[in-house]
Amino acid sequence: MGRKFFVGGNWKCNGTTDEVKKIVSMLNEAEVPSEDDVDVVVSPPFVFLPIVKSLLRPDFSIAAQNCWVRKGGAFTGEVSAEMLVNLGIPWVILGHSERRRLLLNESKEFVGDKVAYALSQGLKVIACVGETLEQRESGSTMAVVAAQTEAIADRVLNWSNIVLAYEPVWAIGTGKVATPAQAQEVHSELRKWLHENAGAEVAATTRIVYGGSVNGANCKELAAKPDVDGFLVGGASLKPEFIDIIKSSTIKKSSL
Ligand SMILES: O=C(CO)COP(=O)(O)O
Repeated sequence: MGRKFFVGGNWKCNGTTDEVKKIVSMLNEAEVPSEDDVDVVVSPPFVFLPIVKSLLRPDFSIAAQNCWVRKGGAFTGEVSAEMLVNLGIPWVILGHSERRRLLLNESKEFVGDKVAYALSQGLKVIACVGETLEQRESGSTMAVVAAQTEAIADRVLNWSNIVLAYEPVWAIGTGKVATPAQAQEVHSELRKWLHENAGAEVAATTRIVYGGSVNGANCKELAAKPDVDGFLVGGASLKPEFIDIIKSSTIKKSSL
């Protein structure tokens, strides 16, 4: 059986209540392929999770953008995995490069701990990996993404609730998308890494999605690549073209 296409919309730190309602209406009115063929998961900021949950169509799902590394308690400003479960939020994005680097210096070990804890609480995880431009130019792309993936693999045995998101840092929010060949190369290397380090079954079934300046115009060519199992979309997930990105899942079906 093929891997089900996955399209995540990471809204990052954007939106007002009115804007969020408008995006949800746009999503609710859209005609998209059936949930048997594509998982659609939108990720609003924490404060909008309840309203999005109450308004969003039932065939789309919701992710938080982060959660605390362990059980909640005296950690001002954090939100725990237990709280997300309590709210009925099934997914969480962990290890996004904006948190690894720009904001909080989250280390790969810390991200690995978060992934393991969130899974243990019953959440599904979109785990992000990716290299900086400097790392790509020095030829260490694979070493970097393998080390980030290893920090997860060291702590997790069951990969069935993980989607791996390859997001090259240089492509995020820059308009500089990886070419389909560049994305395919890293995805296929990651799958090989999973094969060698987590087993054939994990490699064959784990979805590896691409993120970084995906839009309505470039999604089809990327989706056509055999190891690109979907997308994690930032800026374009706030716009109507997100629907076109969801529809790019049909390319996969026709190429099966
Ligand atoms: O970071 C991303 C998704 O998590 C990608 O962001 P952009 O699509 O805005 O480049």
